Amino acid sequence: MEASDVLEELLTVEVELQDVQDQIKHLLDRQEKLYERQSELKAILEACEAPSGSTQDGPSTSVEDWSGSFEWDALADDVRFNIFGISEYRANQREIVNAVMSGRDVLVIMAAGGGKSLCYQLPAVLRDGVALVVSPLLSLIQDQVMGLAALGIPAFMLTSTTGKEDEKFIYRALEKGEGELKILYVTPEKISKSKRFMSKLEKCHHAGRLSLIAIDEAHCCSQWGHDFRPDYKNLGILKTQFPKVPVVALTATATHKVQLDLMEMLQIPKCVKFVSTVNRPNLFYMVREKSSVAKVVVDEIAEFIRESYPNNESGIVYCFSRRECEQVAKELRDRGVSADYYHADMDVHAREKVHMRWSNSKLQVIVGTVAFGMGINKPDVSGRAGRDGLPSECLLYFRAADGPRQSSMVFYENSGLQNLYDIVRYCQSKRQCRRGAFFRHFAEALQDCNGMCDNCAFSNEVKEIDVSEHAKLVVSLLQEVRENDQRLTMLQLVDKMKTMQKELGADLKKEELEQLVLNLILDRVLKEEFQHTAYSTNAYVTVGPLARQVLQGKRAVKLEILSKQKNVVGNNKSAKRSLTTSGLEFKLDELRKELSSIDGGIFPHSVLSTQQISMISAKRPSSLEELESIIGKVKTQRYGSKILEEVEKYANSDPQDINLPNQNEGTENKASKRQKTKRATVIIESSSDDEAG
Ligand SMILES: Nc1ncnc2c1ncn2[C@@H]1O[C@H](COP(=O)(O)OP(=O)(O)OP(=O)(O)O)[C@@H](O)[C@H]1O
Ligand SMILES: [Mg+2]
Repeated sequence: MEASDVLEELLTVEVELQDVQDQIKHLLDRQEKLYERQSELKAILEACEAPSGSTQDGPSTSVEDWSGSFEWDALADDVRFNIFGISEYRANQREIVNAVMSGRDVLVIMAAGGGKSLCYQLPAVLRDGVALVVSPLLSLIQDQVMGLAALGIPAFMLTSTTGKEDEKFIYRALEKGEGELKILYVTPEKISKSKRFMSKLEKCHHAGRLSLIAIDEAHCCSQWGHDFRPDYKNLGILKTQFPKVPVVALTATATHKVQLDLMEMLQIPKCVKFVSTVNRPNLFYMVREKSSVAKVVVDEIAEFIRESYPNNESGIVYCFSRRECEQVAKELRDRGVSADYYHADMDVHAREKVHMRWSNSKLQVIVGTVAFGMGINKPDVSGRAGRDGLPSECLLYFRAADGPRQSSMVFYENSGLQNLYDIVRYCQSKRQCRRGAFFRHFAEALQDCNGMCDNCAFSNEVKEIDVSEHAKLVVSLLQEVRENDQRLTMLQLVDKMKTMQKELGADLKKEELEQLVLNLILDRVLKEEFQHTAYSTNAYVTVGPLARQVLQGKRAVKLEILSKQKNVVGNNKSAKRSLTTSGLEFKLDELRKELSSIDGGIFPHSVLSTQQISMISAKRPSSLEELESIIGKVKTQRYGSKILEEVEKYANSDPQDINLPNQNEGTENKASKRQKTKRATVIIESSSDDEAG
């Protein structure tokens, strides 16, 4: 054998070895994913076999029945209805209240707007003493405390904004049991940083007056969650210090891994776990392709808001960066939409002002970063849309070039890239049910979408084109770049491809090339690499573990291109409809705004919820007793006579006289229809280059 032959064979062997190693790595990754999925599926199976509220961990496997009767039933019903004004429990609420009342630690996983607050607020009112609630955000705490105050429940908060007088009152209440204090909200820093507070709490506990501890947004404990907060990590101390006080941890989003993690962090291994579905059937999900021209995007958003929400219905536009929030808010205003921005750079008062104007429906749209939303209770939208259970729309604007901007922000987080690539797949998909992606992510059994996403509501005509040759070109270009010790960002790569693809004779548009590169990253043919500079982190694209398969022609690469979108026959759930309100509902809406501004500027929805307005207008009560059977004692005492007056005035009026914002819809008997037609919206529009938060 000649040396040159040996060398040649050696090279081939090395290339093949590299290939095998890549495949092994791929298989190991796959194995790890399958293990993870296996454990998730086992957990689901367990949950399917045991009724909800079973003990999930620890030696005892006896199934407890939390829906039976308990000694506090009558009192609980009375407080729920007459103080909270809630006529029926939603799924799992009753069981959770019973478990907390029985003194158990409880973990509650319930979708946004599902009604987690009642699960600790009701036991807090029922049990003797003070309930401690830990919540991550000031705006959220303010919202909750105001809502409770409107119900006449003595709730206070101890945060950086609490004045000296209030602080004194709270400390006296904790230490000596003086004054009326039922629910105390604190931020997690109070627990981890304020020795003074902890010593007062200790005294409160010692006197037997600490009734329960609620940890809201509990996923913040876990590094695997999407919103880890370091101060939440220390909350385990609460269980160590007060082992007999029931802890109730609540969150809307927790994968199985996050659940296990937060049970460990909070030291509640034997908690009773209640998992409700992540499905929010009233939300309609859509993804739209985002133009590369910023002005066009804002034009589209403004048009969407004006057309779909002509009656000033509330909404949120989420943006990626703070600077962008300000820009988009301004540009929306220029286009006649009442909008303002909200982000973490603003001082507390400015933020509170915007939040209040929006909550009082004086402002239609908040343009915010993710700093806005979590848990804020504006029933018709907030946090995520449609908390009142009425139809709402969630629209996401996406273009492939957004990928690297996002990835350079999240790559250092646990599962950051994996989660990002999942959502990118969600955006890229032109045929798969959008809901299905949520069920898969949270390892939940699939449920019917009922045509409530764009891909289910419209039949997309998708053209599939073979771009294997383009893919080969991308891979060999990147190999060459790597051999020369250089790097390319996605945009640079796409620019180069634009000229190089001419030799293939098949011209892809810039957006299509971006989509191709992103797909190749998702499919591990390419991968992203990150490099820090003094000012930022840059994302580069380089060859990934499966690149060779593409080069060798073992892997065909296809690109899906949307050619036409049409309504599925017979399914027009998503068709444009406008708000319909019966005349009386409109009048009652006006009344609640008026009453709320008289009543110390509380929120209109704290006076009457939209659901209560619908019920009043359907039932037309004519006496205080009748009204009380709809909205409970407290609200009837406070506002009953005014409400009855309005109902009576309306009954005696000529329907023509009532001036509705939406003239052609302003007829009677729409109360029930309204349930189906009222919508609010959340729009997500991401791009730009500075950081979020
Ligand atoms: N049983 C019920 N019947 C009618 N309305 C309810 C019921 N329970 C709660 N609500 C209302 O639903 C809305 C959302 O409740 P809540 O703020 O507790 O949601 P959440 O589960 O904490 O959501 P998030 O995860 O966004 O914080 C509130 O307006 C609340 O008054
Ligand atoms: Mg909440």
